[in-house]
Amino acid sequence: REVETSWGASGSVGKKSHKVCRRRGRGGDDSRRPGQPVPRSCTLLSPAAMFSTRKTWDLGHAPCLELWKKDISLDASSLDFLMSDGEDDASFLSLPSLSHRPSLSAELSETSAPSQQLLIQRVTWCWTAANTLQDKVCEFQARLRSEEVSRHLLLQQLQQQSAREKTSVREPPEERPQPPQPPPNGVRVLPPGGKPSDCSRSPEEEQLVTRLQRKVEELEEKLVDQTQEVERLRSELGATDLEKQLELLVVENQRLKQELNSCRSPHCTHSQDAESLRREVSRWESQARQRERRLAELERELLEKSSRVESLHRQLEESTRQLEESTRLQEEARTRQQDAEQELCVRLQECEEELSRQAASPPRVQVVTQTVEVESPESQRALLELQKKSFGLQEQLGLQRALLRELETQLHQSQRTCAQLRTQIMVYEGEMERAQGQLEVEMQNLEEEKNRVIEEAFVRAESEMKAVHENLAGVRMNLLSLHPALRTLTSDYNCLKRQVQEFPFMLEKAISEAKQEICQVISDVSGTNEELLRKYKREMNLRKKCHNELVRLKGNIRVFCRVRPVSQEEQDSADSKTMLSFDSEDDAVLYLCNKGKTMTFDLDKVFAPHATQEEVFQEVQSLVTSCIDGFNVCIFAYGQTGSGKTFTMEGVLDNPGINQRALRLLFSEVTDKLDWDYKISVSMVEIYNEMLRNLLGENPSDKLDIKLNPDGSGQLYVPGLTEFTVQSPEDINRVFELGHMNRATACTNLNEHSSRSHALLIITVTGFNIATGNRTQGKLNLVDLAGSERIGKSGAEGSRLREAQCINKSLSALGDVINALRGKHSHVPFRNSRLTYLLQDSLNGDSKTLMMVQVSPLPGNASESVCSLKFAQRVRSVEFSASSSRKHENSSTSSSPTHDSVELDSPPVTPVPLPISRASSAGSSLSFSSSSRTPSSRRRSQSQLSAGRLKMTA
Ligand SMILES: Nc1ncnc2c1ncn2[C@@H]1O[C@H](COP(=O)(O)OP(=O)(O)OP(=O)(O)O)[C@@H](O)[C@H]1O
Repeated sequence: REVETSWGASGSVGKKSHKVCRRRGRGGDDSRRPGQPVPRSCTLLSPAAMFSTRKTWDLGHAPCLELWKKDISLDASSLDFLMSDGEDDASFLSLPSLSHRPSLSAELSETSAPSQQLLIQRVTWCWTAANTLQDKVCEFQARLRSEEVSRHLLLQQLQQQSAREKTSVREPPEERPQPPQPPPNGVRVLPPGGKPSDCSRSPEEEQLVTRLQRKVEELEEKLVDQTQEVERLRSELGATDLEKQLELLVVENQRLKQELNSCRSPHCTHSQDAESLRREVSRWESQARQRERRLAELERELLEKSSRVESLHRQLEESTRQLEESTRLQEEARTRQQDAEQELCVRLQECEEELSRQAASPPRVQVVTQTVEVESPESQRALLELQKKSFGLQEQLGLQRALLRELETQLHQSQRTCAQLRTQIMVYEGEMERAQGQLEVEMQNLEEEKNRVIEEAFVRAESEMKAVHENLAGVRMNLLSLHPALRTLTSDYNCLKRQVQEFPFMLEKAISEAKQEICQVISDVSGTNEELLRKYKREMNLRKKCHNELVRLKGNIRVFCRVRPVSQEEQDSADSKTMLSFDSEDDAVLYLCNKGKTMTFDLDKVFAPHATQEEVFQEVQSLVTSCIDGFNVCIFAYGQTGSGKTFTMEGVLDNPGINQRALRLLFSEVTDKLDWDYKISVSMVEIYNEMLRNLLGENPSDKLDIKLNPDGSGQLYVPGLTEFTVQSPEDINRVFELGHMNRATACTNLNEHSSRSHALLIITVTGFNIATGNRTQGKLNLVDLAGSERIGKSGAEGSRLREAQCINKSLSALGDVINALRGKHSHVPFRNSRLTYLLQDSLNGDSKTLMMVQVSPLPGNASESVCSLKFAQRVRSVEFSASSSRKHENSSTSSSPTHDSVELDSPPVTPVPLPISRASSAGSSLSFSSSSRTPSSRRRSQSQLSAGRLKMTA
């Protein structure tokens, strides 16, 4: 009830009331003694009472709600007040109950911007938190009260028991005085004098009483301890939770304030609307002020005009007064004049009468005069006097007449002036009337205008007010319609909040599941990958093995022969009949008919004249691609001048040869391999008269040198040699264009020069396997050798002879190297020429070599063709000498011409057969047997291959 009273009294602070109750309760605990009547305070409220109090809180007391409404519906500053730090507890704990929240929200929504809905949500949340807090506090208090009540009952029982015991140990109660009733607080009250009243008790009684008192004291101490313990527990539990809740609420309060500030910020749309409305109102106010000023001016003008009219009136009155004065003066003058006239008239009359009298008496006068004249001088004097008098009177009359005329003139003037003044007055009056009329009209106009303006302003203000009201109504409608949405949103928010709260666990669960799945998949994939990688490696090794085996079966050095077609000019000449024929069943046999003698040459492949560049390349491309696998490959075209070496290697513009095709093939091959990272670099070198020229360099006439790599790898390198990295097919075209151009600028006659120099295209393929980390490096040397015609036949001299000697030297050095390699000599004379020195790493060890022998089909070139073919066959025979015999048996050239024998057939200047002869003399291995390869030779080659694989690195 006290709580309710406090609600009713202040309408605020449920918590305050609660605090008061608690404080009182505590005070009661402190001051109360056991046995004292329970004071009527909150401390004694039973749990049921506390719950009923809480119920009152939950329902929300009307004053509190009103206060809330009042506070909320004012403005943002009210919200500030609500959320200010000073009254946090009270503000939050006095929030309305949940049952009032919708109306609160609605009001708040009406009075505040829709953007403050979030604020409402926050407030609602705070309210919920406050309710929870209240619940906890109430529960705790109820518990506390119940404990206190039970304790109090216990004390009462103890006191009653003690009293009963005391009563029982005394003498008959009726004989003894009534013992003092124990005070309600359980403390014994001493009788006056400070001595115990039961001094006559027996020692047993005294002991019993003392014991009981001690017991009571012990119980009191226990009670105090328990009370303290309860206080401590309450402060620890309740207060701590309360503080935590309060901290949370303070934080929430801060956040709400920030949101409110953000709502108040100039970026808020409602603030902008309000600002625009304020501007509109101020504009109208300024207009109204202007109108008022205008009205004041008009009134001032009216006053001025009125004052002017008044002054005119005054002037008129003055004029009237003057006129009256002048009239009066005139009247007076007239009167005076009339008087003077009358007097004059009288005098005149008198004079006339006198005169007439005198005239009437002329005879007498005459008589008198005569008499005077005649009669006496007195009469004459009298006459003279009379005459003087008459003159005087006449003068006076003349004066009077002049005065009269003057007065008449004045009178006329006065009358004129008066008439003028009257006229002027009339004019003034007319003017005044006109001015007054104008003034009235103007005043009327102004009044009308004022009324009109006021009316207009009023109408406009009304319409604007109406519009504002409509807007307001619309906003209210919106707010009303938004209210359910707000509720939905709130519920959504709560739902989402719950989801968000649950989200981390769900997420964690999902992540762990996903992790497990991913781990599973990764392990599966890695297993599959490993399996695939293993298979891939196995397949790659198998492919390489097969490829190698294929190449090995074909021979590490292979010899192809290409017969060029007869040109148009040669067809026209008499000597156009071909001396070469082919075996339709064996494309590795070539027949040469010379001087009636047919020679058979066994080679690895013979290309007839009609063979296309594409077909030729088909046969060599396996060699080219083995370069990608890290093998060194050398393809060189050998033959006499004009036999088609350049055509085969370089080709023509629209029909490229091996060089371009090989480079393009390598490029496309390495581009297709996804798990490998390849780099293709290209160099072009020309060897002319044992001099090395850099065909891709800036200055191709510079001479290069071949040196041993200083890194100790034993590799050779050419310092200053330009290397182009090919990254696109366009780069390939550019490389060939540049090489061709440099070769053309280095000599005056390209064709002439080209037949006298060796052209080398050096392609280096470096690979890195991303998956396995393996690295490979292969080199492809594509060599267009100089022509091998005999000097004697060509009749070379001087520089030509030197060129021919250089060519012979290099070609014979090439033969020597091949011979030594196949004979497994301890020393291979690579350094005997620049050509072999440069090709060292491509002719060595496990390298693969293809010799393309170019021959002319014309009988005129028979001896050069025979020489070339014999050289080719011996080279091939060297390779297969250990295991092949078939070809040897079939060959009609089993005792095929050596260099010497060729020399027998042809002039002794044939350049090449030297190595062959040395090869022949090298030992038994150099037989010309060409049997098919035996398994043993294949095994040997295989082991040789595995042992000699150079570039593969783990
Ligand atoms: N297979 C072929 N098909 C068509 N024409 C060819 C063929 N082989 C060679 N020729 C033509 O024969 C001529 C001589 O060829 P090429 O210049 O290639 O000979 P070469 O051996 O390189 O001469 P040199 O040693 O002087 O450089 C060229 O005009 C070339 O076009």
